[in-house]
Amino acid sequence: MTVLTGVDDARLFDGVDLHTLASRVQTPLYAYSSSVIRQRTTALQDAFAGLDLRICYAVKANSNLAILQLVAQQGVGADIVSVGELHRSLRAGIPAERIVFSGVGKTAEEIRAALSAGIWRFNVESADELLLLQEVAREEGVCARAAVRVNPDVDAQTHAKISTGKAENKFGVSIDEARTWFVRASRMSHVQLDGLHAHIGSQILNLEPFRHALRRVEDFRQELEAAGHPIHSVDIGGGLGVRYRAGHDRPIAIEDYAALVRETFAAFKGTLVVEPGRWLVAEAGVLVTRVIRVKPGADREFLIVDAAMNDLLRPALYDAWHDIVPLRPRRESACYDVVGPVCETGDTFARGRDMPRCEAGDLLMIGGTGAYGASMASTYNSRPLAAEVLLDDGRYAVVRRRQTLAEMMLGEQLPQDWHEA
Ligand SMILES: Cc1ncc(COP(=O)(O)O)c(C=O)c1O
Ligand SMILES: N[C@@H](CCCC[NH3+])C(=O)O
Repeated sequence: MTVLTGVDDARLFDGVDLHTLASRVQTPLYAYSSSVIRQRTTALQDAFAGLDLRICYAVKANSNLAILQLVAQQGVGADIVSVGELHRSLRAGIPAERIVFSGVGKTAEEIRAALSAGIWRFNVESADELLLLQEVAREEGVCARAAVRVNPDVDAQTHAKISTGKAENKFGVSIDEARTWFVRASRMSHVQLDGLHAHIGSQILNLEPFRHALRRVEDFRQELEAAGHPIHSVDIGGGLGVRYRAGHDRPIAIEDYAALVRETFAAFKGTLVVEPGRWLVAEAGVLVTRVIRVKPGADREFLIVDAAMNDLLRPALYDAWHDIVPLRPRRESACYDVVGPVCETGDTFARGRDMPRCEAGDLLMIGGTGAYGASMASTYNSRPLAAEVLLDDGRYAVVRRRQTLAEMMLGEQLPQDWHEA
């Protein structure tokens, strides 16, 4: 099956002319295609048809309320990692009973908020958190449903900074430790520990790490059931990679991933959960930016654009590749370092990139930026957050207007009341 991607047509994106859009909404701006997100969600649902499967979208990938509403309309739930994501999800209409809560640093306040909202389950990542969950649930007079996040000690073969399933990573607990929890939890009055969870990393382009990790989880599940601990849900996390570089990256076909899951969990009768983030939204987004000027350097030319690392951090943080396509490409080509205006050498979207020659005022789109783009943005260098626009078959709606300077400084104040401490 062909999945839609964002960068196949340099001008029309979900039927919207990006030139027209950029003349109406100030650049830099993020544009998201509703059609791509809907199509990806349906593709995932189709691939798993017939299974008892819940899709819990990883809110961190793109937490704009409009994106959350869009996935909610397709019956998708949420994987959250903070009370902020809980509030966003509920506000966008994701029912609490479709929300799972992951993360190594949940506080008592966050657990309380999630319990009172009535979320479906907690993916617990340490023994200390398990005890805290029992304590807070007891105070609240409710029973918390929980899964243990196991760390299967598998190399996801992805960037070291986004690998989460090796023993040295902070996430989850070893299977040996998890085994002891089931004995302990059977004596807990306010926690029902009946699930397993694993998430081994992100932007995974090879099925083998999934094969190993899922096998370990399923073997463990069978062992637990044999020992008298029923397991009602197995959450296999997210991590499916996408195509950032046309003609280069080869993402796992969704059908192959689904076939692996079916085969591995053929004996499991409970609910499976997946937590895709990037796969649903990355290729549904582009960052539209305007060339400010072309600057000759000692041994290269710099294409200075109006987006920067504060808008899109991935290249600076992970040396990530994103395709960069001029909206009206010229015939001659050139080689550029594509950089933003921020005062850091790391504020570089591409180094030595061969692309059509550009001039000041040209518009470019940076592809694959629907995930971990706006959601990781900051106001570094006092640059207001970029606008976000949702597209749908020739129409557009601004779903986050560009931050004003006043909004950027909101909450700050000059010292008036000094307190002794
Ligand atoms: C627990 C958990 N689930 C799901 C995801 C989503 O990952 P991805 O965007 O790679 O699908 C993440 C982020 O890596 C995560 O930490
Ligand atoms: N933020 C990362 C991925 C980490 C996913 C969250 N665990 C990225 O931009 O690729």
